[in-house]
Amino acid sequence: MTSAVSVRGLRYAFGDTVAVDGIDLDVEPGEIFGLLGPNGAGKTTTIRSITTLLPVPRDTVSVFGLDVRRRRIAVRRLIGYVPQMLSADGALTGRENVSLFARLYDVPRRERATRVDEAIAAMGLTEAAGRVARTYSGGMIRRLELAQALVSSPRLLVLDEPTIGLDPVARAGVWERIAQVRRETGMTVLVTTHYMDEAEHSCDRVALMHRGRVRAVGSPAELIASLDAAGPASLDEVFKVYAGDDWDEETKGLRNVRQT
Ligand SMILES: Nc1ncnc2c1ncn2[C@@H]1O[C@H](COP(=O)(O)OP(=O)(O)OP(=O)(O)O)[C@@H](O)[C@H]1O
Repeated sequence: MTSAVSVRGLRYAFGDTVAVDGIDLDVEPGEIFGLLGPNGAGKTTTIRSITTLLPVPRDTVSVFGLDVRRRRIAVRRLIGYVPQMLSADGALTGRENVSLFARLYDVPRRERATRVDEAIAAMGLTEAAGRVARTYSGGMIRRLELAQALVSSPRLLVLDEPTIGLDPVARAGVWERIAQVRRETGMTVLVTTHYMDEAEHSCDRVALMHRGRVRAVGSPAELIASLDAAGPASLDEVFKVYAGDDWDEETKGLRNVRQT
């Protein structure tokens, strides 16, 4: 089966700063895959490479089998992307914001109204769709941005820190909607976050990034089991181990904690 995203030996530097230092990743079709790591780990740079926004060498990144360097436009057609910075226009209504994206993404005119309504409904914004976006809460704005990204019916939805700055109720609401869309459409979701608890509950598999490298990949349950902790552990503890001083860069293993 062709991977939804395949990354091989990706390295990316901004001048002397090596943001991504030779990573491999495979995201399977239909899964919610979390790219986790602290600030500066290289998550956004990885995401921007996958979404064709950074010039990466040929044969390092492909999306559904299409090389992102060679087939940039075709790859863009497969992707819905919600960047970290808020992007909804506060002076437009929710529906106008989503319609704008439908036109930008070239959704055929006769399908536009239906697709806009469906995307708005999928994000639970039908009642608020006629209000200008500046009256929305932070969680509603995030869901509006998701609706904007969904209106083109992407095969891969890429979300950079979708819950950052939201209160716990709004965060749960965003994850619920993401899970529902995946359930109903089988869409692949690639998401970055540094909230370990959210990833533990919402992602099928995660990659733990630290200083430009991927230190571990697996389901949250597998990674937690690999800790061999005496009591109940969490993904947060897994990350502290993999990103902490117990990591031995030479052996690519842990010094003090047994790995399975
Ligand atoms: N445009 C840029 N110019 C120079 N350095 C950059 C640029 N973008 C990122 N970097 C550097 O590359 C490294 C990785 O950054 P990146 O944004 O990919 O990390 P991140 O894991 O997404 O962090 P955050 O959670 O803060 O977004 C950091 O050291 C960052 O300062």
